[in-house]
Amino acid sequence: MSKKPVRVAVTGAAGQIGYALLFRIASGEMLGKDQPVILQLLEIPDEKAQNALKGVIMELEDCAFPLLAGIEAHSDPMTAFKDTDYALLVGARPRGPGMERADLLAANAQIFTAQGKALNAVASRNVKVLVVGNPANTNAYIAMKSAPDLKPGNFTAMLRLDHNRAASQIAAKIGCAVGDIQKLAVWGNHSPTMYADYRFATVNGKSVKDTINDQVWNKDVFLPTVGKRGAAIIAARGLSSAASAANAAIDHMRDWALGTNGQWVTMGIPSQGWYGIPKDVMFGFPVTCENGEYKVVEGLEIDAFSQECIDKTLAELEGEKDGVKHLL
Ligand SMILES: NC(=O)c1ccc[n+]([C@@H]2O[C@H](COP(=O)([O-])OP(=O)(O)OC[C@H]3O[C@@H](n4cnc5c(N)ncnc54)[C@H](O)[C@@H]3O)[C@@H](O)[C@H]2O)c1
Ligand SMILES: O=C(O)C[C@H](O)C(=O)O
Repeated sequence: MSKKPVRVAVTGAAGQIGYALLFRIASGEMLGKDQPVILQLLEIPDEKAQNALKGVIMELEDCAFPLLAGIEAHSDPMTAFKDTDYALLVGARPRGPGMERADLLAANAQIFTAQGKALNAVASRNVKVLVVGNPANTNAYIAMKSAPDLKPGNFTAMLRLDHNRAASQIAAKIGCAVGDIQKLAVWGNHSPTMYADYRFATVNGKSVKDTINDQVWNKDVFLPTVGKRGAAIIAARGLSSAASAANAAIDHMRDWALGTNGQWVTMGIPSQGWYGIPKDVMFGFPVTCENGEYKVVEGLEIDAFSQECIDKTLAELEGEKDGVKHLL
């Protein structure tokens, strides 16, 4: 018997990430090739954006995806999030050349108070929320705090693009396939302060750290390359990453919903005090997922260099949190 459709809300649906995301969700790449979906698409109440959304919907229809059980266009989060099981909050302003993601806080924060409140009012009580819009960690924190009747742990921020970027850089350095790398972690904020940590990673069962054996490369090449990759893409394309961001969103939601078979992935989640990170800080941690739940990989040793990196990214997040206190 075929499964009952689930409701997937996507905001910023006519934007560049939306365009790289919706067709993959509708084809079953996010929730499985046997899971029908109803797309609930939100765009701003502006004629141009709503027209663009209509065009995207026409294209979705023209794909004749067997798993696409319905498509709705919305301009109000209160209707877009009705009964939604999954919410991908993409809609927000992207940064341009010369900006840091934190510069977007003033422009984007209010979107996430309104959307958190709407999720609180009308979404499924088990809704799984992924915030992609930047600055993703703090926006996810704002949405979580604006939705007091939902489980805080169901609000997450996207660190998966950083995780995938780190895996790709390591694979290129070692000369192995990305799929051979396991047990990678990215701690903290989706910003240049993030700490991509390969001390526990393995390549075909061997230690990545021992194989690379180059702390100078780690500190002076690897970490800045991963941390500043978003800016490098903006400089090259004139636009921020879209297909790779959409791909990371698919990876994040798929792994959360369907499980990781014991493999580590990185998710931005509200801390429960793990590794000394204060409660509720939306922080990147290594997790495994099973039965629709994530579980932090605990008990990892944090050496002095790692602690310094973790403290730096935590301080940045605490600063962003302070900057939005008035909204909560
Ligand atoms: N976390 C990550 O790893 C990551 C990666 C890439 C991009 N991003 C961020 O994702 C966001 C979207 O990027 P993009 O390239 O798709 O931008 P874009 O400008 O192409 O599209 C954004 C869309 O969101 C819509 N929008 C704006 N406010 C909205 C609201 N309140 N409700 C619904 N829709 C709204 C806009 O009309 C637009 O169509 C940006 O903030 C960008 O910085 C995050
Ligand atoms: O860097 C940006 O502003 C976009 C995105 O967060 C990215 O990492 O590519």
